[in-house]
Amino acid sequence: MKAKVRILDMYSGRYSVFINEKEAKKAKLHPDDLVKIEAGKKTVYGSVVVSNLVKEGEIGISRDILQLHSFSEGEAVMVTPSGTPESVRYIKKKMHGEKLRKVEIEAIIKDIVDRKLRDIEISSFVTSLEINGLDMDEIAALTIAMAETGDMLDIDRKPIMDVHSIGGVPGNKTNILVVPIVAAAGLTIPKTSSRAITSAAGTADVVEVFAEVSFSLDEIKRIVEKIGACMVWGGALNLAPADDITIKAERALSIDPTGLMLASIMSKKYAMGSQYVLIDIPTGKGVKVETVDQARALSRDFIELGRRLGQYVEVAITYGGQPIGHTVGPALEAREALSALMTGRGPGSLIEKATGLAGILLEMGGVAPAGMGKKMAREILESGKAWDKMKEIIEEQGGNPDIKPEEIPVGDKTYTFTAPTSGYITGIDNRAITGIARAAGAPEDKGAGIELYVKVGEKVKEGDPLFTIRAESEARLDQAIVFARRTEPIRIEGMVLQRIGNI
Ligand SMILES: O=P(O)(O)OC[C@H]1O[C@H](OP(=O)(O)O)[C@H](O)[C@@H]1O
Ligand SMILES: Nc1ccnc(=O)[nH]1
Repeated sequence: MKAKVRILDMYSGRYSVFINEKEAKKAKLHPDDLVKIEAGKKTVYGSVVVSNLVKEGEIGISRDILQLHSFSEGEAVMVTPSGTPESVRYIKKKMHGEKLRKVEIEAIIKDIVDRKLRDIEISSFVTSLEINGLDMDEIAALTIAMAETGDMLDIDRKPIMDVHSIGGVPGNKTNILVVPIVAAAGLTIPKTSSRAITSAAGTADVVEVFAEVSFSLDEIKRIVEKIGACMVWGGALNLAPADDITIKAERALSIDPTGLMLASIMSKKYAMGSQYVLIDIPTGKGVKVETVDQARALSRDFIELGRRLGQYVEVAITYGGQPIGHTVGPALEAREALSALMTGRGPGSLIEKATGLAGILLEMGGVAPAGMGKKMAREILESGKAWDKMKEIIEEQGGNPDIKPEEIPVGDKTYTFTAPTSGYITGIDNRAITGIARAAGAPEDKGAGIELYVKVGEKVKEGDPLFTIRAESEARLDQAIVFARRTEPIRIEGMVLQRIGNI
């Protein structure tokens, strides 16, 4: 059918195409059917919404479509039903545990990016990867397909460094310190991050508290060529565009299938032209990788994938057995990261991890002699040079470089849990901490999260505060309190853990 475009002032989180009820009946179109919209050389796919918000002879399109495609009000288009894409068959193949060929993986990714596959099929793909996995040939094909369906950045500076965590550990604001330390040493580091996947705050969610994170590739090129660094959200760019779409399905299920995680991270690094990449694998109970053996196996996969992409990759296996630092949630983490950069001091876990990772990058980039990177990273942090660089990043990304960390607004609805007995902290449950912070509204409510007053090994007295939940609404606070009561986020025991009798 022929129709005129009406732009509807709404975002639906998908490509929605509104069709008048009578017209839908005539054309035999039903809600959620896939349709093709064509205008000259332009072709876009979307899902039908039957609605009398639009008149006969019109199709309404949501603003989501306009982010990547240009349509104008009143533009004449042709709308036709579109059948099930061939790639659905390949998704089923993976469901049955078969290996996918390169062309099949390319077809799936192209259809994800072209919106021919809808949320329902994409979540089946993600689930099939969680269950049946991918081998290295499939991962390499997936990575390249994800990168090549988007734009590539070409920065006129060498060498290009990068750092990326596989995530999973609560409170991981580490890379917000690592990037300015490395850039302050004169290296180039165009850092892209995703939003939260399984955690309560991804690095992009945290940086967004004090600076913009959505930029075009041209803007990023300008920023990085000027100051040597950026900290932006990968999903805002047309950079590995399938990544942000699959992440949506992962986030809903709180899963991050290993093969897809490798491709998600490395496709962004490949598209940014990174040559020296450091991957952080937090390892411990309740995170994505629980044992050092598993972390070693995953490290080999990252290094091999990097080799196939022409990148030099090193991996740091880091301690992920409890949260990093004392805060979880976007605004609280922003405060902690900025204050550590500003003063050169902060929680031991955060400073230790950040200077350790930055030190490896300084050595990889050839600006620190072998074995001296961490010391140099610490000096850069303590001398205030990292903070100066951070201020440049904030300024270039449209934030206020004179920001005072303690003035960043945080949720004012609070509840503090106290120690029910005296003893030692023998465990902090990562999953419970993330669950509480998410129940409190993180990452969407920036001020929601947790302030932790204790870490594993510390001694507490009955009645000492253990952690405070912060939320932006009473309803969310109540949900978080209920969640916290159902779990055991912090375990306290005496020094004798168990007595085994001799019987
Ligand atoms: O912890 P979850 O939410 O699973 O993983 C997502 C986080 O991990 C990565 O961290 P970074 O950007 O290297 O700091 C991503 O970019 C994102 O911030
Ligand atoms: N799956 C992912 C994990 C961490 N970071 C990413 O960008 N992607």
